[in-house]
Amino acid sequence: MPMAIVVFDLDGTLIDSAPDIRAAANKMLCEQGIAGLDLPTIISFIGNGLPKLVERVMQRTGLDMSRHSELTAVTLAHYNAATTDLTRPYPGVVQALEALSAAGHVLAMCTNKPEEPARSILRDLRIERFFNGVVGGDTLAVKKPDPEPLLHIIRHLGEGPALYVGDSEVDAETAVRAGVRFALFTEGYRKSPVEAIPHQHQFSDFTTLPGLVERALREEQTC
Ligand SMILES: O=C(O)COP(=O)(O)O
Ligand SMILES: [Mg+2]
Repeated sequence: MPMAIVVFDLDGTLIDSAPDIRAAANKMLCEQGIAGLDLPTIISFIGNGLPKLVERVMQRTGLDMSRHSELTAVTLAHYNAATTDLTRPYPGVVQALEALSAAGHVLAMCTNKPEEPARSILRDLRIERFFNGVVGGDTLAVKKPDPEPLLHIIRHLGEGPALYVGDSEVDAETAVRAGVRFALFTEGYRKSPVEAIPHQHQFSDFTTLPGLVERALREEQTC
């Protein structure tokens, strides 16, 4: 069986990070004298990176958009100060990463979260050792759904069939535009029904991911 390059999204895929993202956004709002937003609203704003999330929060709460850069920096500072107070890996994630690594697959990350908090979360949750590369939303000049961050990390890791594992419409579009096969984790922060999101594979339980990767590799060989 050949080895695969398995690239993971972060928010809503490996980790349930929305509660800490919400806490950071709500601290910023509180400082502006504005009531905080609820978790479903914040989840609906996740996917296109932190600057976009702050833009959506500001639009929803009527803040002056000329302050976007300032309030993005404020929110990021709050977030960097507490990235894993409430954030945990989804059940089975650590075991799946262990099994995939042990099988010889090369693992990496392509997230729209800024690179610094993405790396500190991997360290705090003690899963950094599994990742051979991390591309964040601010690593390159472009972010997902532009295909370049995903193609960049795959090029960096060398040859081999590649699979992108993510939870969102943005991830699916990125994979389509990059020409990379996509496995959709259905329990993250997607906004549309599973059928409306282009994917080659889907799963709801991380304990099934190592088997899914083996099947995906076999399919790739026969096509
Ligand atoms: O930061 C975001 O908006 C989304 O992050 P993700 O790409 O890891 O899902
Ligand atoms: Mg995601």
